[in-house]
Amino acid sequence: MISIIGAGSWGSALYHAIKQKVEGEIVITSRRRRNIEGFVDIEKALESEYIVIAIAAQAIKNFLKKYNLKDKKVLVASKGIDKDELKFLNEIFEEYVSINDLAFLSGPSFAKEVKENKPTALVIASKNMELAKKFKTFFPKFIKIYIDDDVEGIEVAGAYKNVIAIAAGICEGLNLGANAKAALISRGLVEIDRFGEFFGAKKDTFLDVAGAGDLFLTANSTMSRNYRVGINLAKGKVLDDILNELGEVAEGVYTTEAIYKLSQKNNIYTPIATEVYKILYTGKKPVESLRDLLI
Ligand SMILES: NC(=O)C1=CN([C@@H]2O[C@H](COP(=O)(O)OP(=O)(O)OC[C@H]3O[C@@H](n4cnc5c(N)ncnc54)[C@H](OP(=O)(O)O)[C@@H]3O)[C@@H](O)[C@H]2O)C=CC1
Ligand SMILES: O=C(CO)COP(=O)(O)O
Repeated sequence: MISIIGAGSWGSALYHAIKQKVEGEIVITSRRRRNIEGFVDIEKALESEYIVIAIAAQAIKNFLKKYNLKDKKVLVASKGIDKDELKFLNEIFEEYVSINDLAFLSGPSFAKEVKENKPTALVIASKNMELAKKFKTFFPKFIKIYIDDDVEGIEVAGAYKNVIAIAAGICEGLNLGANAKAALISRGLVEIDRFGEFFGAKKDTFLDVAGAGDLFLTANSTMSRNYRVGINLAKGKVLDDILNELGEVAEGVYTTEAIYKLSQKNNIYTPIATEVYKILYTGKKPVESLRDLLI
């Protein structure tokens, strides 16, 4: 049995994908009961040897405190950095699960397109190559899986691109043009690389699907929730209203705070994340931030 934990957009898309490939029982669970195929309660889900985590990043620490995943093989599909602990998700998981039992899924993948079986490329990173290869077997043909050992790089890439997507959405919402957006996205990639290097990530990771790939996807499409947050901020909407209307998680909002604090603490130059932080948390006007970044 394989269990997906988190029955939101991404968890249900992963259920849809894995169900097509794996013959045994696949189940899905969530905090709130949902009337969907394969839904079971959390206790039943925790009977599986293989667990896929697709819940909001900020909820993961409390989830791990409450439920015992020790001795499970865990694939983490969430993207974010814990804003209170200032820890990457691999660091949080390593406190509860053996490093050899952990793998991380990332890459350009809108849930909607995965649910339509559209071609998608993803990366599974783990310090245990055998485990990464095992998780790779769960995925159907339309999802091409690359195996990697750069867990730190995958974590930074998946989390940081959401922050740059908010900035790119602001650029779009302010109608600053395609030139400006290309500048933001490419300088965003440089910023992600600089931040990642500090935490031991490999440069190559940021040039590949989980880095540039996910950044180009998310920072240039209204299918992205983070990009839409940016568009709405540019229109002058209040953050709480934007998030309520969205009804789904926009991880970049919380990851921005984590990156801002980590870069202050470690003296890392992160100009785009810093401006997004000022817009989200100090009330700086988006138009002033974009002017400070672009001119
Ligand atoms: N959607 C996408 O295209 C992709 C999303 N991701 C990542 O996957 C993760 C989940 O995103 P997604 O499914 O899209 O978001 P949704 O908003 O659709 O779902 C959020 C999920 O997190 C759970 N959750 C939220 N808060 C808590 C909490 N306090 N305690 C326990 N569970 C909680 C929700 O549970 P409940 O349903 O019970 O409320 C739900 O299962 C995010 O990190 C996102 O970045 C990664 C790749 C693609
Ligand atoms: O991570 C994603 C695509 O790879 C989803 O992006 P959003 O959370 O911005 O919708």
